[in-house]
Amino acid sequence: MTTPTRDATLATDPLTGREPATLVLEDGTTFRGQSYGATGETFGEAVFSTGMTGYQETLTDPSYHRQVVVMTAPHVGNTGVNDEDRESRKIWVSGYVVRDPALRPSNWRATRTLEDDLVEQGVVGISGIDTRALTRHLRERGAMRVGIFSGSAAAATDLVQRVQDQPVMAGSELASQVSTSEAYVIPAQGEKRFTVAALDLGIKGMTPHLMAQHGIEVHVLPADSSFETIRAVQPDGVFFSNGPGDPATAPQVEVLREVLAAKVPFFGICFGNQLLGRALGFGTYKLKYGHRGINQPVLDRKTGKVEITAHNHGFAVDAPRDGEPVTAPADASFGRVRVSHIGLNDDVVEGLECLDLPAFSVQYHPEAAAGPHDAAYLFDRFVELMEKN
Ligand SMILES: NC(=O)CC[C@H](N)C(=O)O
Repeated sequence: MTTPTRDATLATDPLTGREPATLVLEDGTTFRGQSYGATGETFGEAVFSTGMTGYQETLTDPSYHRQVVVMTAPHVGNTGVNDEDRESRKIWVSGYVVRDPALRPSNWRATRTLEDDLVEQGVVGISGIDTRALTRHLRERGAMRVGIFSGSAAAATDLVQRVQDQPVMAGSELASQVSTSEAYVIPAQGEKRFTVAALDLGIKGMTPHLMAQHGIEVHVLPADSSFETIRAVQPDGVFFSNGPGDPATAPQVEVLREVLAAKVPFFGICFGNQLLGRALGFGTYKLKYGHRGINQPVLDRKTGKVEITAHNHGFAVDAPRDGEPVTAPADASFGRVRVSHIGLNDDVVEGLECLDLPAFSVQYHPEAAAGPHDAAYLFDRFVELMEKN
């Protein structure tokens, strides 16, 4: 196997004083750049994000747990970091790959630099590599395991082997590692209209915030909550969040079947969409390199409208894509279901709608953090579903 080496700069960068760092893919491909963020070593699944903005929201999205994110945007860190645009309490990516970090961020909201946070939270990154070449490689070969090595860690001679020794994403159960350990409540803003039990599989902060704006009191529950725990909240609706890992390993599918059987209105986002798919009896599969970015076109079959949406998923639901209703393969008593939303870049299932139960879900991110707000109507649909019930 050839092991091309690109951007070979083994010396400390004279302008920034950064030490050399090495990125090694599991197929042996190696990129050399400079240390960015914490120094040391890290591993994960290499994935690329095409968002030109929103790095803070990306880094703090718990769905990126165990993934090393490659940014195709060439400049990263230009607007620094603030405390408002975080989606959770910390950075979740296991590594960060950028072309050209901002030397001096400039934004009135910034309280510190992005690299300050990466260093403080021990997130190992690499800069100065051709992130577009790396992205093309991942598009051709598919997402794969990667390691980043800097400082004394870069001196080891068995780097490829150490990357190949890491666990793969397929088959990984990770939601329990990022979920809250204690339940908590986000109060409704203004008049309280509904109570929702939201299962935290890696929830982003903007999601309960938007629900609260719709008059919903949100009870955020740990990922291992039982149907009895959910029912104890006396919810008008149940929500399953986004989250990391392979949906095929998620034990929450059984809980969701109980929710569906009880006919409680249900809304799921991303991982929540994959779990609705599995609860209804469809399979899920790993995409070659996934969708990550904030400009993905999706068709809503209900209205015929195309919306531009934020995505972060590596798996997808395997259901009939023509939009024709089929009986839920898992259980005929769940009635008919159809693919309600479809990705226009590659025809991937982006939403499901039950026709005989009050349940629907989308594979993308209507909470729009970061991303366009085209899909905000889905929170209104959830409210309508609870109103009708
Ligand atoms: N953002 C998410 O919820 C991601 C779901 C799942 N872990 C995937 O990669 O497809």
